[in-house]
Amino acid sequence: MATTFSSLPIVDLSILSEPSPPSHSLQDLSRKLSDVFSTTGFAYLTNTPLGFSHNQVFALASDFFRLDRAEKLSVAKRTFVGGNTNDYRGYFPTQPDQLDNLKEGFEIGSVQAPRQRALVGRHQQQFNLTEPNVWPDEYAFSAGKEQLETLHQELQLLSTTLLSLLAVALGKSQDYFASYLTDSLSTLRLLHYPPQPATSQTTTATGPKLCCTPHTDSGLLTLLHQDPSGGLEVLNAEGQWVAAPYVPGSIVVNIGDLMAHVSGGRFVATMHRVRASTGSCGRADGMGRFSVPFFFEPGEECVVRSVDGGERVVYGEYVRRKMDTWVEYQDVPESRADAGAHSGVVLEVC
Ligand SMILES: O=C(O)CCC(=O)C(=O)O
Ligand SMILES: [Fe+2]
Repeated sequence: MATTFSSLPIVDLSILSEPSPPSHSLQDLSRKLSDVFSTTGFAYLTNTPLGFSHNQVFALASDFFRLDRAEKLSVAKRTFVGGNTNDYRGYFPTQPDQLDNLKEGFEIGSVQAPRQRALVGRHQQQFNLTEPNVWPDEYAFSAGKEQLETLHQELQLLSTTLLSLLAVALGKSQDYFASYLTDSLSTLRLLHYPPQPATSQTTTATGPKLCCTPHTDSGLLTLLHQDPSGGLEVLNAEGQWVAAPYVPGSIVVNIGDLMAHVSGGRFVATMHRVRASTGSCGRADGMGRFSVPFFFEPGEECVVRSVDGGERVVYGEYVRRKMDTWVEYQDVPESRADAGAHSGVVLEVC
């Protein structure tokens, strides 16, 4: 569990932009990351070696979510539009009955879809984790496609560097986790939380109104771009929700369940949630809130094991087990197959 904290630490990554960073500086960074991941499990990263500014990232999100509903539904997951063929990549619409998880999203994997492996049994009928990305009509979204793929690549590279620093912190060689990333299934997700009406209550009997319910992330690391709207909160050891507002120029990083396992429990996957923005809170353009998490994940066939040894877990099986509990990925009954976006499927996407 995370320790007691009242704000998130900041980790400066400027050293990573130097052509040949001195090894003692990399060791310092490795120790710093290890410290924050074993206490808060969450941090702000500043001076990241990314080619995209925040404005550019959120322009991509805005361009996507402003597309016509029909255009977005043309790339919706099959759960939502029965005639589509994509299950794992693509768009998911807001679910009006999911009041604490009111969000729409669009997900892509790496530019080159990982090699497909033969699917067996029940999964053959279900979802293919290595399916290629789907894109709205090229004309409507051509520049966006290229830029999102580049952003995915850059975030994969940065996450890989962080992972090698963590390997060293765990007493392993810096390339210890290299094999994990063969055919990596990392996902870049654009998220849009529409504004809630000004009249809607900011708190309920059970706490504040949320647009993303408390959860831990399931992969290795998450790198999150959040816009200045605020709302992200992180749970400390005393059970207090600590606000993690936007720090200009930063991205947020956090440990996922898998990395907590791999680290033998040294690093913590910390619970987090997002408060809903109501009325004039949220983006100045009235769109509510955008965020862009990048979920850094191993390949489907990667055998994941704690650095202390113990149980071996095949990543693809781990993900499928998780997905079996996400209603978004349950079998679509015949009667609902053509019902489209208002099928009433309960969506659990955090
Ligand atoms: O929107 C955010 O700030 C957080 C989103 C998140 O935690 C997630 O998608 O796992
Ligand atoms: Fe999350």
